[in-house]
Amino acid sequence: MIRFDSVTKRYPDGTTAVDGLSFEVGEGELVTLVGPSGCGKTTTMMMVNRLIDPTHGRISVDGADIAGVDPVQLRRRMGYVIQQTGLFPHRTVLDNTATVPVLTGWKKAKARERAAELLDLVGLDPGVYGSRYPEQLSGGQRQRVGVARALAADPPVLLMDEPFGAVDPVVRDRLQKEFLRLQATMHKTVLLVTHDIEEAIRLGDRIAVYGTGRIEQYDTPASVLGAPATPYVAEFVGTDRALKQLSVTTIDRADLERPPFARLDEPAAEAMTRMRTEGARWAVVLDEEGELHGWVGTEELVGAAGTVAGHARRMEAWVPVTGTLKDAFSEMLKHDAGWIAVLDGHRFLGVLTPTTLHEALRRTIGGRGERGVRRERAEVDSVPTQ
Ligand SMILES: Nc1ncnc2c1ncn2[C@@H]1O[C@H](COP(=O)(O)OP(=O)(O)OP(=O)(O)O)[C@@H](O)[C@H]1O
Repeated sequence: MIRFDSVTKRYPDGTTAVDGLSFEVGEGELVTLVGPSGCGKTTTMMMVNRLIDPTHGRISVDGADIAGVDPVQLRRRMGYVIQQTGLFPHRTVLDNTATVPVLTGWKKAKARERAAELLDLVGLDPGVYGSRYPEQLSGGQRQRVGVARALAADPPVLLMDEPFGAVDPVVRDRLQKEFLRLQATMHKTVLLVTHDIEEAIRLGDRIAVYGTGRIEQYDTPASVLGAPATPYVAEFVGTDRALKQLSVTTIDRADLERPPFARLDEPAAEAMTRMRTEGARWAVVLDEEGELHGWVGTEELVGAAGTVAGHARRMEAWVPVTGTLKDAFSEMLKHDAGWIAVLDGHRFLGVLTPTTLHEALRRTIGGRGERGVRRERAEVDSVPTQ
């Protein structure tokens, strides 16, 4: 979709901002460009919409060399979001958002209708915010308008330069989450510049880690963290890369343990005898469909009448199987639990324990550590608390 072939940019004063850059961004891919200040990220991005032209090399979009494309036409296919948002101060939020459709010849009413839809999409009620001016918005709201405006003409490409840079960490976290949710439905081809490795990891399908004027590593977040290509990249991603890895490693079904279980409709006395025979102090409670109902300890079942259903406790600590190891770990901490359940929809798949989490993490760091010996039963010494 976007391809750089040996691209060099030398400014008139002799500064080489990027030097022999070659990489490719696939259609629908979100690529983050990350690196320290002055390493050439913004220059790279501005060459894509021809705000800057390269000194040498070729950049193509959809196979066509952009040197031969009229910059105005080119920019209509590319939404552009910058940190300062670049909103027009004397235009309302609605008119700011409608800018590009109006420029491309849409009727004003239709463009405003589209703008209202987009404001809604980025979480701003057009009825409340549409008639305001940029200075009447918070920083986070302005950033949202910036994103809405960039999306207004539905361009296939989005160029984003520190789009969430000017807001506090809490707002940034929310904007990043919302943007990921949008991207999951939009599938735009996105180039996003950031100097924040956490943001690059969280948002990027792939990350380009810049040294000075060149890319040191171009790979998935998991590979950049798990196997940094150079000592520079290792230092840039930080000594806590193992922790960062948690947020990009998804749960592997093979890591799950199968703890003892009791059926919901099983007589309580029967379940207790069976659990005691197995040496279990607790069991997960499943219904006949294999869905998780909760958990029960042997103490609750001593002398208990009726079925297990009447004695099961709610399970608070669980994660979907689509979650990351970080999700699993933080749920475990939140509920002070020795293990957490992993569900596929409502279906119970197994549990993760600190031991299995640790094994999974070790395996992802530099490929060290083999999958641990599977145990039949979870080794746990505490259960989720309410
Ligand atoms: N117009 C210009 N003339 C001369 N040098 C420039 C010009 N614009 C940028 N540079 C230089 O080119 C290099 C790369 O700048 P660029 O803005 O691309 O870096 P960056 O990685 O985006 O930095 P930051 O994170 O600070 O925005 C820097 O050394 C910068 O000083």
